[in-house]
Amino acid sequence: MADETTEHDDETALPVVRMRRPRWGDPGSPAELPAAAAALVGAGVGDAGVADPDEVALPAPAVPDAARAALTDLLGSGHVTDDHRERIDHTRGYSTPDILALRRGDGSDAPDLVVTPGSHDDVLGILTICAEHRVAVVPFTGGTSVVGGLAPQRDGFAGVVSVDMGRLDRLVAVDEISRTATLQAGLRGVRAEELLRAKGYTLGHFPQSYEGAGIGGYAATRSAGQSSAGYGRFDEMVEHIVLATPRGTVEVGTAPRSAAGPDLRQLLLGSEGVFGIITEVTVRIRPAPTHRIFEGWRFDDFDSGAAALRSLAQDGPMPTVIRLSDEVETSINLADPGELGVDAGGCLVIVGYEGRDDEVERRRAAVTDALHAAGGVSAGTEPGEAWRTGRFRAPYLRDPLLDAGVLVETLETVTFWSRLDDVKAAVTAALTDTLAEQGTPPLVMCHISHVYASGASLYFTVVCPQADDPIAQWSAAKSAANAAIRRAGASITHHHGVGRDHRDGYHDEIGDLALDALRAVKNTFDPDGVCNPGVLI
Ligand SMILES: Cc1cc2nc3c(=O)[nH]c(=O)nc-3n(C[C@H](O)[C@H](O)[C@H](O)COP(=O)(O)OP(=O)(O)OC[C@H]3O[C@@H](n4cnc5c(N)ncnc54)[C@H](O)[C@@H]3O)c2cc1C
Repeated sequence: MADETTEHDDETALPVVRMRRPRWGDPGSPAELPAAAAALVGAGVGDAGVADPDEVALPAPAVPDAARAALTDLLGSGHVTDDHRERIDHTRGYSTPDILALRRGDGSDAPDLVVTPGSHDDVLGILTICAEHRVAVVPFTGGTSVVGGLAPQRDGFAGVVSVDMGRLDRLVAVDEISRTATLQAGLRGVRAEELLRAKGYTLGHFPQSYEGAGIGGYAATRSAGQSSAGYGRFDEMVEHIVLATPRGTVEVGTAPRSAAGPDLRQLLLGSEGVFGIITEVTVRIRPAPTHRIFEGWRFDDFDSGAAALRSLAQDGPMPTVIRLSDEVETSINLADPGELGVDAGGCLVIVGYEGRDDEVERRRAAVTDALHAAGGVSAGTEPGEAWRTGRFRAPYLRDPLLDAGVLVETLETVTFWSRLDDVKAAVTAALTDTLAEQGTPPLVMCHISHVYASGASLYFTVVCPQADDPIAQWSAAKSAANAAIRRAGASITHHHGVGRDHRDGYHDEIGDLALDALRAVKNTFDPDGVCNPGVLI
């Protein structure tokens, strides 16, 4: 069934919601555990209590009076707060350990103040004041970090200020001739898409955290959206960046490509707030799709499915979305949370096409031929449409699973095609062994959702009963997985970023000399070291 896109059936047309920690998503639309999922995971195994966020004890706000007064002078009293709920809602991110910590009442990483700048100059002023008073600065766009990127090191600092970019939420300009848009960094992803669609364009960036994350966060973490096959990763879309640092403004990206020295955009993309705060980016945009269709394909096993994806990535043509679930993930049927556990056999591939009517059908016909030739069997549009319409609801399931005493967390990596099997096996074994040793044997699922000519990402979802201390339980499994990733020669992250959680793995990956170079850059932009200390480097 071909699907002409309309506002009604477009799952990307979501309202901007204010998430309330520790729960994910629209507070007005919480998820219940589907019966199929409850049966599958043996829900009811525990009754993990949740601390009332309003009752979580927070450390007394520590920012020096002079710094607070200067911030208030700069921004106005309405934009500088130590309100309890604001501090809670800016505490850490949305990894499972982050959520578990808050659920058990640990507010130790809460910022002392939350400030909301209204302009690039405000951001410069905040950085100057914080550098002068040695206050750590944590940039905050959507707050969906899953790698500890919002929990800076406190030691050695007079306090921690969370800089919420939410007021910087304008579509500044659209250049229809160059097909670019200039967006302020605080724009949430859903709002950016709404503003662009009103002008007939799309950004085409739909991470699974789309309901929460925003432009500054995408750029600062090198995010990858589910349509990366068609639209590219976010870092591939960025043409121009404006960065506020404690020493002034840096602007990079004079033209789409240039031979004027190293491409400094690449230095700022993925910098995770340690060089300063991104206030504006100019990105490539595409005409909004007029036609789209999502469908499922079955392959006998993961290897034959991966070979099919590789052949498309290397020789084309490419759909807009392509993902392959392994046998375990396919048997659990994550593509359709309402039908979890309905075993379909083999490995499921989801392919999606978006674009102009004629162009979509042409690409679809060519991909269909290629998938048939690679041994795939069409499963029709039903699995594809189920995945498409349910894709942003899937993260809502984590809260009821945690409520039911189930531990659920994800991790990801990327490697070359020739190493993919070894990396997948090594990470699966590390997770399985570590959790089984703790008496909580897991279900480890894996999928490929981002492909390149030379390699692909691997995304793991782990589900098991919670132990008495689920944070320590997961920490052991995650350390083992990180070590396995590095031993197998893969990257510590494909798109979640480094934060604090992947810092050691990242250092191992780039080596001491490259790390020194990054530190030298930080020292140039941020000589007092106040920008997101402890993150990345
Ligand atoms: C359920 C779920 C699903 C996810 N799915 C995906 C996915 O599909 N693809 C993907 O790539 N990621 C995914 N993530 C991870 C996360 O959403 C991404 O890293 C996202 O890019 C973060 O954006 P944000 O606006 O929430 O950033 P934040 O969490 O606010 O910040 C992330 C990091 O960047 C820094 N930062 C934020 N804003 C700025 C700025 N303006 N200037 C400088 N530094 C800044 C922060 O200090 C922090 O270190 C997922 C997370 C969750 C919880």
